[in-house]
Amino acid sequence: MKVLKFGGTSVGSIESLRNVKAIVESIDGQAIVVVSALGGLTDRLIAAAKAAADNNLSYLDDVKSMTQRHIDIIDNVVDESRRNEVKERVLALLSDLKRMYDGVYLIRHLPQMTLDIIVSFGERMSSIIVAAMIKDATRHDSLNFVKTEKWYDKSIADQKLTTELIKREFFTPFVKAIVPGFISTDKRTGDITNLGRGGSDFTAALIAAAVDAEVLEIWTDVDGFLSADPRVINDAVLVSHMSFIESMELCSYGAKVIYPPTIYPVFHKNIPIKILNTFNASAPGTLITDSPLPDDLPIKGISILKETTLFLLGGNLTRGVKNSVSRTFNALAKKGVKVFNVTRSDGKSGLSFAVASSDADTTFDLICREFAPELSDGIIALPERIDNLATIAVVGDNMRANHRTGARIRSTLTRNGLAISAFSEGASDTTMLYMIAAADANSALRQIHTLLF
Ligand SMILES: Nc1ncnc2c1ncn2[C@@H]1O[C@H](COP(=O)(O)OP(=O)(O)O)[C@@H](O)[C@H]1O
Ligand SMILES: N[C@@H](CC(=O)OP(=O)(O)O)C(=O)O
Repeated sequence: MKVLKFGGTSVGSIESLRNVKAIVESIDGQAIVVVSALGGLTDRLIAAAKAAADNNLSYLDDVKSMTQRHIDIIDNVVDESRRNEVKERVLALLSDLKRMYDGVYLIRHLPQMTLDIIVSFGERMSSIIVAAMIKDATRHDSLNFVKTEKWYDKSIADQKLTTELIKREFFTPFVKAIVPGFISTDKRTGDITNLGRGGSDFTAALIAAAVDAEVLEIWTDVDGFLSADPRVINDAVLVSHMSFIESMELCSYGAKVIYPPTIYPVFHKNIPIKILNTFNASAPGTLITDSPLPDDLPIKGISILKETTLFLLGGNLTRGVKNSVSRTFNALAKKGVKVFNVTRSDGKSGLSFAVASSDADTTFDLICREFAPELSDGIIALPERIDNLATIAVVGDNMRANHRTGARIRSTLTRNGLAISAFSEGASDTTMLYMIAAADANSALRQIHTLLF
């Protein structure tokens, strides 16, 4: 059985929804179809919630235009015989949504729990429409079987429980099962939660792994995984095949093709992933599997993690403080801060590592708290941080065999006047990293892409 996921761009318009219908109805027999909210809707739901919390009545116009968009779509894609029933269900949800916004407006406060409910409306509505549009389809509500648990201040999937519940849900016969992506409920409280922005891919992967799908198909608006972000590189090339590890690295370092946690569950079950284009369904797309193919490209792609911060903790720490490395990383791990591009020396920079800029303030505070005694005794100085960096990742299996590539990349960047703040070559066999000023990131990406593709 196939599991298919259609992203927001695929369910965002009348034309794209007609393509979705044709693709799903052309499948012989059973399939599970995970859908995102209509393209751009999740951003809109969040922006309107923030406006309401800021005591701005513009959220009322947002609700009006969201309503109009859904009604237009229903009028054009749902068969007349079901149109009124579907409209009623979607309008009932939109009326609940408006009441939530009214509440936020009145109390001028937007708790996370309320925002989580608000963003869930996108997938709840789109899945109702898609289920009504497709022949022999039934809607299966992921709020009942995708469960999360608390991990520090985040909600993360409880994969074991979710797998059991998915197996139970899809044990009873169905033909085409339509599932809202992204949304979930807390396993303890039952409160609505979600799997994080872009999380519909993850919903689909959890289902694919639980039902032992033959393939996980991610349907989007490009012909497959490209050598770089096509919005920056207009001659990016299609990569017909890559490994799970390569795709994981590219996505973890910013390629917005698959939500990074998606790959683990299917990787462990060795279920292939295909990236396909809803607007060009006959194109072969990108196949992601375990092992390399003979005509694979040596380098699969280049991605950018914008907004990264480099920390330099100084040689006094590594030279003079016992267990400084484990204390640093334990302190960060306890708050779920992920680090990358780590180096350690007894020289001036001591321990250096990068984090996403959204974690930079937390990182600074945690380090200061962890080493408060040493800081107050003057044994070490405050951590140095370099903000406004971007991290460029160049990815391909067997990267170590490609050792000349790194030298060529660095010489291209420096020849063109771009300073590299930190880099890593050879530490990973899959990925080389270059940290440079965020303002130079797109230019660096273009230069590296021209060099390698
Ligand atoms: N290396 C890449 N290959 C293909 N697409 C990429 C890459 N990097 C970034 N993208 C962008 O990712 C977009 C698809 O992601 P997204 O907009 O989240 O789609 P969806 O709505 O299907 O979830 C593409 O339209 C493309 O602009
Ligand atoms: N709608 C959610 C979940 C999602 O996965 O969307 P998309 O498939 O359009 O990236 C979001 O915007 O984050």
